[in-house]
Amino acid sequence: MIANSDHTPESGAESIYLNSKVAGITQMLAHAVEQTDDAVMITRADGIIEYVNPGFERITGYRACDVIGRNPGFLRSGMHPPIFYSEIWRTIRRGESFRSVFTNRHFSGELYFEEKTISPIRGSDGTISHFVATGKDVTQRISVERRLEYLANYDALTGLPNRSLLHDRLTQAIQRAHRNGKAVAVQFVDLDRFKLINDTLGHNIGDRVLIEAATRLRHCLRATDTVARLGGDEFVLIQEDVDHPDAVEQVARKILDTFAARFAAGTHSLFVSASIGLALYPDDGLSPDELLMRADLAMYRAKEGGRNSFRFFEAAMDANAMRTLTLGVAIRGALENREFSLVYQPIIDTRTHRAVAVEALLRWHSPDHGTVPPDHFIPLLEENGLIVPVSRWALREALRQVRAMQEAGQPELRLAFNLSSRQFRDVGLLQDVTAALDELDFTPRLLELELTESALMDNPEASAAVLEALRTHGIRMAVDDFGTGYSSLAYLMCFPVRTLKIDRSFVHGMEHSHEAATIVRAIASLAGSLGLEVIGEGVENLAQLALLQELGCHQVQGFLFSRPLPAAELPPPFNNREQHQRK
Ligand SMILES: Nc1nc2c(ncn2[C@@H]2O[C@@H]3COP(=O)(O)O[C@H]4[C@@H](O)[C@H](n5cnc6c(=O)[nH]c(N)nc65)O[C@@H]4COP(=O)(O)O[C@H]3[C@H]2O)c(=O)[nH]1
Repeated sequence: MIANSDHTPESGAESIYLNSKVAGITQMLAHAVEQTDDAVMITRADGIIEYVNPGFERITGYRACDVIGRNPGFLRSGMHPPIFYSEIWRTIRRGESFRSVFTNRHFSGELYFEEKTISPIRGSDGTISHFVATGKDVTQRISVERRLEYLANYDALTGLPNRSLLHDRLTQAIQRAHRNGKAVAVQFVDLDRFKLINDTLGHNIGDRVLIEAATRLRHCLRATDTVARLGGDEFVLIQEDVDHPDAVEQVARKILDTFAARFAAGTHSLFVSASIGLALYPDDGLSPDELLMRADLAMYRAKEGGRNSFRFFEAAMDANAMRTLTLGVAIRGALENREFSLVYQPIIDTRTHRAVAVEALLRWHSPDHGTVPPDHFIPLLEENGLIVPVSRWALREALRQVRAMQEAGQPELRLAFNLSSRQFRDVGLLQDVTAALDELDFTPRLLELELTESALMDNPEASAAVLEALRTHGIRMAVDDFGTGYSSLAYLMCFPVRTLKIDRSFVHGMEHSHEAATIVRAIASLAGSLGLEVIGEGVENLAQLALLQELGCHQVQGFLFSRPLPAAELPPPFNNREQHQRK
């Protein structure tokens, strides 16, 4: 403590003692200021620099002799608005300290961040005579903070805003639209078959495609609009100031067009299309979550509709999604609760009038939702992965029941069993199937696994390998719904397939459409020359049956002969066409 000499009269010796003590403390303070790592700058009340310490020289790059007598304005970076500096002056002239992180310019020209406190110094008369500024270089800390902030808001791969920033931007866009009475469009963009690119060409190529996609999307919008990446191959565009849905449609078309050009990724040149779902504020939703969910739903419908297209959200999509959601929950316990069962539909050879096979078809009887059609619940099982255990159960059940039919007098009866694409990709498939055949003592050549064209074509090389492994075990393979996918017959020759099932849309179309009949004829004759068997699906009347026979298709299946029925209800011995037609 420095003693106050004004109030306490001291003796001469005491005064000398005190003076030398004060001198010592002053010297110590001077050393402290000189040696501290922090920058210290003392200015006069008018801002002119009177003193800077070595810490200041180190942090700013300026030498003391170059700055003393100057205004500290040379440190200004231009990054703070003028109001920032007027606020400093207002505060310190009031006699208070001002604290902030300053973005300053180093002597070298580079920017640095300084955490600085500026405090007034009062003279003995109480008026402000000087200001002292003490500061720390916090450039490293601020850079890390800024990087973290960037990462929290931007996608590291594409540099686009991420989900969290998208949410903020959409909230702001909605507020602005609410004020000015305009609409905001949310475009949910998902790349088609991106997973295939990643899986077959690797993540490096996948990443390049995403970066290129991000660049193309950015060019489809005005600079003020937002393009964000939600993750994976999902992007969202926010289009503001929308007067009419036409303007949204225009952007959606622009996106599809911009994706029409090939993507160059390393040595690969790829076609990548996109599916887009559109939702508008305020018509389709009032909150960001609602709009995103609905645009996402619309995007799914665009994908289902054949990809490379866009769809606007419609209210009916919500109802469907709601049902899918509740079904998705209900189906989780369905296997344990024994809610699945199998029905069988005979496949008849029109030349012998005998059933050569039965196709097993899965049924779900939900206590809450009634009987749910397979077209609705199979995709749910695929999505949640339950298709594998459910199918494992179904295959055993079907083998057991068909084995019983064989023993009851039809020893050569085949079982046709549907495989979903997810199961087809399951590494345990071969092991599962062969184990089930062994367990139930079922002749492998009497099992025919049915796969859709698209499941085969999703990954042709892997498909060929799996099919070959199944074939070496004697198991037959059939291509289901043939004609609806994009494979050519010639391509199918690469696969060890025994049977083609002509999709029922052709069988139904044949009667009235010359084109459908021509396609069926071509399939039947080409299949014949390749040694494949052909089955006509969905035969409902005698005219269709007659046409199929005329076109050379001799195996048929359809309501004309029998609807799919539980094993116990199949007409014994269902080996005679007349019998079925009487039913
Ligand atoms: N309009 C009409 N339809 C006929 C006629 N004859 C048969 N159908 C129906 O056509 C579908 C034939 O099965 P799919 O093409 O393999 O198509 C099946 C198959 O892809 C899938 N599915 C059914 N069971 C299973 C299964 O156990 N596993 C897998 N992965 N998929 C299954 O669900 C699809 C639909 O099955 P379902 O609803 O049982 O529908 C069956 C059958 O009931 C007819 O004359 N007219």
